[in-house]
Amino acid sequence: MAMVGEMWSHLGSTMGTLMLVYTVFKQFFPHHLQASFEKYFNRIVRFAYPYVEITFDEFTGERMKRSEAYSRIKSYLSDKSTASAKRLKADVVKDSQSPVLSMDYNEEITDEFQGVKVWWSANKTRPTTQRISWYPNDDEKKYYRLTVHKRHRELITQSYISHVMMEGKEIATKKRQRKLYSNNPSQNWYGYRRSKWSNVLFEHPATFDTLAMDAKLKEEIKNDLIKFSKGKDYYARIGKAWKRGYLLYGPPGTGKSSMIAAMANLLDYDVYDLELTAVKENTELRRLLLDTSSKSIIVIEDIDCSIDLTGQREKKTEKDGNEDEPSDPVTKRVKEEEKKESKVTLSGLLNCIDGLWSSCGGERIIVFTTNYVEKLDPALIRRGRMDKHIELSYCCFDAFKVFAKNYLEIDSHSLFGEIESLLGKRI
Ligand SMILES: Nc1ncnc2c1ncn2[C@@H]1O[C@H](COP(=O)(O)OP(=O)(O)OP(=O)(O)O)[C@@H](O)[C@H]1O
Ligand SMILES: [Mg+2]
Repeated sequence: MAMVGEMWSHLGSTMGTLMLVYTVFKQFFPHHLQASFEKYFNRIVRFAYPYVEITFDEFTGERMKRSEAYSRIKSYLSDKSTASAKRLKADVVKDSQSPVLSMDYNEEITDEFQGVKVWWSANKTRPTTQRISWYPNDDEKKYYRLTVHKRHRELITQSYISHVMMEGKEIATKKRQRKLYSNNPSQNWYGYRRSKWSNVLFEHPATFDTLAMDAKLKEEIKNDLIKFSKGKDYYARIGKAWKRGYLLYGPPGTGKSSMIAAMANLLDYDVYDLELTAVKENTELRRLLLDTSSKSIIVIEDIDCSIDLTGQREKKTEKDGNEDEPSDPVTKRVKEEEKKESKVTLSGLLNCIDGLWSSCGGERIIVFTTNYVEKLDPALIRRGRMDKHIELSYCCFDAFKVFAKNYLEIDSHSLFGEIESLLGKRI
């Protein structure tokens, strides 16, 4: 490999001699003295080794959060790897365009910055426990390693890394493919799949143009969304997390889900469809939300049905359970498991939405949908938490005109006047 060859040519005979000495001593030195010998040997190697190594792990904070730096480096290196790495990984993309390539593990590539050569390698740690399995081990960690000569340490730490971060972000934005995520049950968070969210490409065609609703309200929502997406400085100034909550309510089939898709398409955001019934407890919910990316819409559909958010249903179940306690131990166990299903509480959800934890990561929109707004706890939907309450109701004349345009491709018709008077401005 180019990097290894070049490094050793720089090190010259010093390292060669040291290695020879080390091998000889390993063989002939008394076993009980080898540990202290190794300590000193490592010190000498460190002294003679003229390179600095910087590691970027995939996860930060006890595996709670995917590292932004890691993702940016991945994007930055994807272009460079295509040109120079020998082993590449391919991800298939939308409409069978050419796949996105990235450097495979244990592969190294060279980069140059202001005339200084650096080396990047993609690595995985070896599992600490040995086991026979088809699947990768849980404690495996992925990371990128940057190696550079120590005389360029300042240039690299002060300028090169910021350059990689900026370029990586730009490349990621350019190549970004929007995704629709759904949460995995927590037993899939570890082991082979090891992922809290599964995703598919988000290709919903709904836009605000195709959405049939009151024209004024539509304009107001669009402006509100755009203002939010440009509001980074504003939120920082007023000391609030960069988040906005929308509550969409109305009868079934009136366009709540379509509006979420239109919002995502307008802002170019990802969508995280959070199925609360699959979340067992508040800590899981927190972990899931921490693992979402910025520029995303987190959706909880039919929130009134998802979970007991008022605590009343839980009390009722307990009461029911006491009334006819099953005598059969198997049924009893199954019932107990069912009870354990989800312990997400209203306070847990509220805490994740706008408590301290919500400030981890900005630019997120949270949307709740419901058919029965009156069932929701007022604390959950108070303004400030759910900043905008939007009612989507049955067809008004503005909505009818959109449908006529979408389906019949007409802007006007002699019957429009009559239809308007029948529908009224808004039902
Ligand atoms: N206001 C609307 N504008 C455009 N299309 C709509 C509208 N309302 C409903 N539709 C159409 O009706 C179908 C159902 O709409 P959608 O799934 O968005 O309703 P919903 O309010 O989310 O329903 P539910 O409460 O059952 O989840 C969609 O395929 C959509 O195309
Ligand atoms: Mg819906």
